[in-house]
Amino acid sequence: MLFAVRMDVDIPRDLDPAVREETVAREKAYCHELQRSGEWKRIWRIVGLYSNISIFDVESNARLHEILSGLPLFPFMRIEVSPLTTHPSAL
Ligand SMILES: O=C(O)C[C@H]1C=CC(=O)O1
Repeated sequence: MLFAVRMDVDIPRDLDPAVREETVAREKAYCHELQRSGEWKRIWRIVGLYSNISIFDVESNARLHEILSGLPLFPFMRIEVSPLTTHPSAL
């Protein structure tokens, strides 16, 4: 099942810088692991924002929820999920 996911990150300015650095590093490692497994297929930065648009290919809604809620930055994100299907005009 394919999903487009937009993540907007808003880390509080008063978060301890060491906690921020450690959380962002864990987020990157988590993202890399899921890209290697094939579930996190693509990620793009939205120009000018601390936001991304990603494509996930997962077995179920429950699996996507598990992945998203496990993001180290999850407490600091707004997430929008769009389920995808083949467009009738796609070649
Ligand atoms: O930077 C972001 O867009 C937030 C998050 C998503 C993957 C990652 O490494 O960080």
